[in-house]
Amino acid sequence: MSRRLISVDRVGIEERAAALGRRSIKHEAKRLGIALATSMIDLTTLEGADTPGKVRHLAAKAVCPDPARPELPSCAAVCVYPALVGVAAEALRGSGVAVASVSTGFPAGQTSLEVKVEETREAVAAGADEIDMVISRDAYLSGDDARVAHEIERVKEACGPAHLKVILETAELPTYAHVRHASQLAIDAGADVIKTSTGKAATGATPGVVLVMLETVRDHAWRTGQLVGVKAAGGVSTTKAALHMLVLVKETLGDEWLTADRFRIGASSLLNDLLMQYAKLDSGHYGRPEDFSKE
Ligand SMILES: O=C[C@H](O)COP(=O)(O)O
Repeated sequence: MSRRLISVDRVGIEERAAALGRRSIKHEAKRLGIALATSMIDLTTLEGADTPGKVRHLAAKAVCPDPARPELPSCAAVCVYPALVGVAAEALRGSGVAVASVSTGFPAGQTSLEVKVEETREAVAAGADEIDMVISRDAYLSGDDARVAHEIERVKEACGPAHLKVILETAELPTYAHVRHASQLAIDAGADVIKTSTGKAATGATPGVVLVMLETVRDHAWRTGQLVGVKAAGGVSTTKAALHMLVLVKETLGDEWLTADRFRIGASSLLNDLLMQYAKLDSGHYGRPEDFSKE
């Protein structure tokens, strides 16, 4: 099947994305940036060793990231495997923090469509407010866009009221032109949010990939008026990297995109660094890492 790709200037994208990361953000702007990034986190645990206890601990942390600093907002969501959705939903009930479940045979997506649909239905029935599905990279890489789109449409139906994030796993896409094309394919098939990565591949939310996805969402909004969110996930583990993401969003889509409804950061280990950097703004020195409980 032939596919028309819009070319993307790799050097131009990477230079612009890197330049936007060189801004120095200090004092009050840093304090605000850290609070904003905290509010956008999908606090994530996706390990075979995850237990109900770990998920409850994570949920408590997402609701109140640092009891010593109550001015810091809650995270946007807790993201878990489907089997732990019920535990997360119970722990987060009434908190305003959403429950996100990965689905569709995460992270590889190598199960049948019927299993993907059923897994999604079960996660929503157990209390998931948001579903993070992976695209079938085998279909995408063999040029079968129709199958990729059909799967997204079926999973979207199975979501019912839950929001659908579509993970492109950009590390497995050959070029930025494919990232742009797959982003548009996901949007056209019904994604509420397009997401970079599973966190399980060699690379995750690189600044270049995030910039290409933000530009796709921006151009789609200009063309159609439809607002689609972006989730940068995978490898975002430092305050510097998170603030870089926020600058990319601000410069590409404007201040109105700087909300958890439109931009998320999926991360398993970012929150502790944000809390340490936030504390340092008051004390002038870093706290001991052991003072910040592990996520
Ligand atoms: O969806 C979120 C990712 O799985 C988190 O990736 P990370 O462990 O690199 O932060």
